Amino acid sequence: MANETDTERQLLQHQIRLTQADHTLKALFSRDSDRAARLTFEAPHLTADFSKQHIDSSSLSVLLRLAEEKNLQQAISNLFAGQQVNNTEQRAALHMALRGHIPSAAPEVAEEIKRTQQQMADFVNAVHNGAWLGQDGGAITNIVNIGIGGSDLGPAMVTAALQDYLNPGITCHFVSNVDPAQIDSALAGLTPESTLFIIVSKSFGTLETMQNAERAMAWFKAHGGSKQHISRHFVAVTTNLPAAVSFGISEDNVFPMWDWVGGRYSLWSAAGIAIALATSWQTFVDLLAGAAAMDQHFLNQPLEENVPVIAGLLSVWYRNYWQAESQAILPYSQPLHLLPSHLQQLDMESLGKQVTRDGVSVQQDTGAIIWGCAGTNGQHSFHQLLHQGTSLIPAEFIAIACPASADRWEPHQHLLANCFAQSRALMTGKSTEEVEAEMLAAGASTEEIKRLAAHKVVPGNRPSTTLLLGRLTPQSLGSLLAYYEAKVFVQSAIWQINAFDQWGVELGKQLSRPIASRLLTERNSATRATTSENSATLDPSTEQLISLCLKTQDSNNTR
Ligand SMILES: O=P(O)(O)OC[C@H]1O[C@](O)(CO)[C@@H](O)[C@@H]1O
Repeated sequence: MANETDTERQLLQHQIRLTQADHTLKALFSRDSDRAARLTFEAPHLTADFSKQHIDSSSLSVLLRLAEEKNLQQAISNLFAGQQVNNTEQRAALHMALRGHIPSAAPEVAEEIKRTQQQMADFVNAVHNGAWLGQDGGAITNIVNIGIGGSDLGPAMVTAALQDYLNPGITCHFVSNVDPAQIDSALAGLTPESTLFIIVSKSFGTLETMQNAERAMAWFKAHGGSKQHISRHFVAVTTNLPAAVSFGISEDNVFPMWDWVGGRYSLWSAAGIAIALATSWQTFVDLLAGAAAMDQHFLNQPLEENVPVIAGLLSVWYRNYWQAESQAILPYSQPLHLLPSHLQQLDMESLGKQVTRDGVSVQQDTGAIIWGCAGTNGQHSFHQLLHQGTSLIPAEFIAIACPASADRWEPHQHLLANCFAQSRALMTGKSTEEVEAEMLAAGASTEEIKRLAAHKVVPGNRPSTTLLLGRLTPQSLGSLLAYYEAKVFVQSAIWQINAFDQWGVELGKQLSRPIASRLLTERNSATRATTSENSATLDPSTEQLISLCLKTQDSNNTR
């Protein structure tokens, strides 16, 4: 690292020390009987066990010194005070205001939030109690949420996670992909009279969402939905009221969003209305309350006991000092199976940056690749690489202590056992001696031991955090999600990057336009030849792909 500070140099040396034989995770545990308790911290609704991480008694203090050098505490205060932390777009990031923390720099948002939440509550209650009915006077039974990125991932993930809180009269579908296969299969079996579409788009200009909204509207009309009843079946969530109205949504059916809520932080706003419709208004309120409790912890807890701060610093520790390129998120909870996808956007769109807030090249690596899936499924696929692959991949396990109901107790114990066994296996591994002794005891021949022992050795000493929630409730889920938002912010503050913009996604959108226009306009070989002559801007590979697709479509009669 160029121009490193004393603290950064110390961290480099410290890392070298921790890679030595007497500093393995097993060795650290054997020397410190109090390690598990000492490195376990409480936050609202969750307990974080960092004891299986590559840290010793001095690591946290050096990491906290780094936090001090990078003014982390000040960055947190600025965020909560409502300062323009999103400097490239000249905006504050006020998603915490939606859960009750009104920033001193923007007291006016309190009133807007109150008004919008009242509008949301009235609407959700009306749909649930039958005051809002479909065109034939029957109840709304199906909700189709059309949105992408933050206008889909968060609401879809929370709705799946709160499966024990669902309103039995309503089924919620989420449509995001511009591939019509998704919306067509969501609409199969639905009827316009009982279906409500929510078009969620902060910009109301996102290609995928606009395409799907138009397809939904066409489906509605083609299947007996009447024009004068569109207002009972289409609502929107957006900052762009004129665009929603010109699409055909009644002004009264538009829920506001604001520039100060980033897409990936928007499930707490009206963008999350599908969550409340799928469950209840109270459930949504409880989700906000859980997040608010974590916000207070993040804002007020001293850094050395602050769970998202420690977690964020550990992510920096692995990314910059252990060269870990990725981090696995492993929820041992089927309802949380969409959490890794939500966190991919939250973390990678926020931290995938190559310049600092001032536009200068960063001096160290930034965001890691986030991936994972619900346990125990991952154990039967990619955990092999976690255990015996050649990369160091810090893992974050999420366990829920209590099953949703007593009749799930026995399988739930197996779920927990597998979760705890995985973090233990990653840490302890299995040495050559242990493998040989085990094989011998099982009656293996010397030749067999010689042939197989090396394959069975598991190196161990691989780090993980375990987050333990008492129950999966709206409150604990809210707290967990706010923990991840805060953890991302901590990393952005250390790397001095902007966690709230996403300029990198624009190029792909820009480049797809001329390609789409070619694919849409070259309807026959004759026009194709003419347009191709004017297509000097495309590279030969793209050119070839376009022409191969069009030819294949011609020969398959799919144009
Ligand atoms: O809500 P919108 O404006 O349709 O944007 C959807 C998503 O697109 C992105 O801008 C990225 O393309 C995300 O940040 C956002 O969540």
